[in-house]
Amino acid sequence: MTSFVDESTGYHVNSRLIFYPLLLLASGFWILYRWQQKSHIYKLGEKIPGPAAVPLFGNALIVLKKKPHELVDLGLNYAKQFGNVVRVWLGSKLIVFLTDADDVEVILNSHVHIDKSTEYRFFKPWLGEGLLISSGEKWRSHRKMIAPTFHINILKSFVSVFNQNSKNVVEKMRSEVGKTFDVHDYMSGVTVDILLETAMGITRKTQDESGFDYAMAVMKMCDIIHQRHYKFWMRFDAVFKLTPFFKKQINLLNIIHGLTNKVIKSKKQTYLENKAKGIIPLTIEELTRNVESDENVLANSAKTLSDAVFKGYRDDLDFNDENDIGEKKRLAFLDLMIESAQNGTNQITDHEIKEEVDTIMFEGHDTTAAGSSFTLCLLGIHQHIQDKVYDELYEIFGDSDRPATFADTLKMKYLERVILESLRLYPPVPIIARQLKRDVKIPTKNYVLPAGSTVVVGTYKIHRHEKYYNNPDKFDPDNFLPENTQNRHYYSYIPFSAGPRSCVGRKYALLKLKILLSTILRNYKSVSDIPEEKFSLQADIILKRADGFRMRIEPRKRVQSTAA
Ligand code: HEM
Repeated sequence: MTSFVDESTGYHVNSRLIFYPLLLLASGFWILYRWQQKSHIYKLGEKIPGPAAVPLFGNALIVLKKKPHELVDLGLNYAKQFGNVVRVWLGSKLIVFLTDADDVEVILNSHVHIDKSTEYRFFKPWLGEGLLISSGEKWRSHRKMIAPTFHINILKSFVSVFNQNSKNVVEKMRSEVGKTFDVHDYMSGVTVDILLETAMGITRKTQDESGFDYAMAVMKMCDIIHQRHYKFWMRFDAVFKLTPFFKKQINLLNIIHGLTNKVIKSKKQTYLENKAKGIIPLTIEELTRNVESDENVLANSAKTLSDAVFKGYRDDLDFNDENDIGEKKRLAFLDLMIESAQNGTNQITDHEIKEEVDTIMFEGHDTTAAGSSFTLCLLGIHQHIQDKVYDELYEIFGDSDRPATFADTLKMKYLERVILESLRLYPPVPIIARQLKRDVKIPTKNYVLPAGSTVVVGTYKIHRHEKYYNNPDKFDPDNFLPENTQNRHYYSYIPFSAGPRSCVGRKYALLKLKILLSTILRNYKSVSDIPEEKFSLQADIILKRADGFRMRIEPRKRVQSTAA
């Protein structure tokens, strides 16, 4: 070995001091690489097509270089290049993307592959072990307890809350008439207000400063979690803790958890005081019991369109019970959980109740805010479709200003098709990820996806697959005419996921969207000058427009649009 002179310092450097550590490092990498190649996950993963990977880093370097909105295009290009099953290596982590409904059914319909991928851990400080991220027995027992609280009977008691808040947002939006504005801000605000009331029982009347602070904190927390998903360096806890976002997160969580804890404490106290006086609220079983009535028969015969679309999901959301429990008996999800914990029907601690209420606040917020914003922008572009929606609303309401009833929502068939189609083209949850605990064989080429890999269901791509939809990129509500849905693969339309881990809030979301959107559209015409091709989509946990949901509104004259 020789020595050389470092020109910058003038020192003699012994090359052995550099050579041997480098040799050691390279040998270490080589051994690690060979060991990786011999692993079960590597052998099975490499049988699946995907972009060329470099040793140790896999494809991480390609992903790192991309901006959030470029990731959507990258994923779509891979699907085009490699087909419906694509593998990507992030270091030694195997990720398999699925975009064929047959393969997706194997994963989503399973009671085994229900564990969420590690990316969901960012929610943990906020949602703890709530329904969205928990697994195993905890998830199973909580799901069994929470699914009935979304029973249609209970949802019907929320109709007036949806109406009142929709009316409020119409008033707030009045200041935007004639201007270009981001409608998502309004949709986000009204969604949090509705959730505060339906999840926690906090009404505008009872809401003080803490309600407003809570709403702001929920919105800001969503933003921090989004940033952690698309800013790669923020994924590492150690790095995240060094950023100002960490401190902000602590403050926001203090506000959020502070209010949830406070409300749970006071509701529990009220429950116990009432119990001592002999006042016992109705149980979930009593609220959801099916009483055969004339209205029931009528409602069953006029089931919503989406009931047919989702009937192949095999999940635990009921379809048949249509008994109206009445406005006065309205109870928020939190009241129902406290009641079932207190009467011994369910074993759930106050801490777990808090986690579930926080989960509902998160899941119910950004998803519906994005869904309603996309729908309004799409209607702003496709005016002839908006005219048809308005004509249907005019048929139902004429020129009256009355609030919508549950029966009205059953008649909003075209609006429902518009909502379903918006969720097809722009699914608020564009991908779903699962961590496999066991090897699983999928129909496409009998590939075996190895235990330990992450499976990503590409909802966005499946919804735009030419195998399932003619002219898949065209906004066409007729895709949801009964004759067009009846022979389509159930797993080719999964905005709410499907199977045992499907969205527990699906019926709530569709009912709320119908009342909110119908109220806005009865008052305003939405107008958008930005065509769909110019939407800049952001690959995020919730699909959004990176360019903002910009549109305009014009006051409506209450006359049929075709007659206008
Ligand atoms: C348009 C609106 C909505 C869409 C598109 C949507 C979509 C989804 C999807 C795709 C999942 C599965 C996520 C995954 O597996 O990673 C999910 C789960 C969930 N959603 Fe929704 N959601 C919506 C509205 C709501 C609302 C309004 C609520 C509550 C009020 C809600 C509560 C939940 C909960 C608690 C879960 C977890 C279920 C479980 O793991 O058992 N969602 N949602």
